[in-house]
Amino acid sequence: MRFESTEIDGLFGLRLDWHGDARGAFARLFCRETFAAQGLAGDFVQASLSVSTTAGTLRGMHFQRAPHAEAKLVRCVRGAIHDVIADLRPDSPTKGRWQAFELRQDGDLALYIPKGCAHGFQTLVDDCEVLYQMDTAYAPGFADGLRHDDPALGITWPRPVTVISDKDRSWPPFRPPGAVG
Ligand SMILES: Cc1cn([C@H]2C[C@H](O)[C@@H](COP(=O)(O)OP(=O)(O)O[C@H]3O[C@H](C)C(=O)[C@H](O)[C@H]3O)O2)c(=O)[nH]c1=O
Repeated sequence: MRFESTEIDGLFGLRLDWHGDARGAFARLFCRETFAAQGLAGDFVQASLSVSTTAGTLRGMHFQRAPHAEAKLVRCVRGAIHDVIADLRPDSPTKGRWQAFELRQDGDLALYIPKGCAHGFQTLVDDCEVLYQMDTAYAPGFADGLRHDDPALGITWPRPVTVISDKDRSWPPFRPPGAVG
């Protein structure tokens, strides 16, 4: 596996090295030594799966507030998603910026998302599954989010939203760190 920088500080693409043979292929998704060489602890304590049945489904934008902010390793293990990360960190050189990636089961890209960023995705096909590994346990009392179409971020999505939770439809307007008024 190889890390590659992105437009967001501390957000890395992780290119998997697939070893193919007559049966199919094999790739390592995590290695403590490789992560340490990149300066990342990778002390994952939970792993989760989300399954979305309909193309156009949108989940996000989510994050956990401090002190339960989480870093995540995200991989699309079935189907294909338009994955978006937004930098909410007040002290980040890329605060307020977002970047999108296409993650596909038949692709080699996973993402390491640092603490302090919001994450969301829209499915590009039916029947998608996403694998998450988090370095901080789920803390529902600290779960927070912002709307996928919040004008403060101006995130663009590839297609109309078909399915979205009431929770994700109802996040309050995003107030950038240090916003006045
Ligand atoms: C996140 C989470 C949820 N849940 C329960 C709570 C709900 O009863 C149910 C669905 O939760 P939620 O609607 O928050 O699921 P998603 O909208 O897929 O949330 C995820 O999607 C975005 C894109 C992310 O980046 C986060 O990993 C995560 O917030 O699972 C748990 O039991 N443990 C968990 O860690």
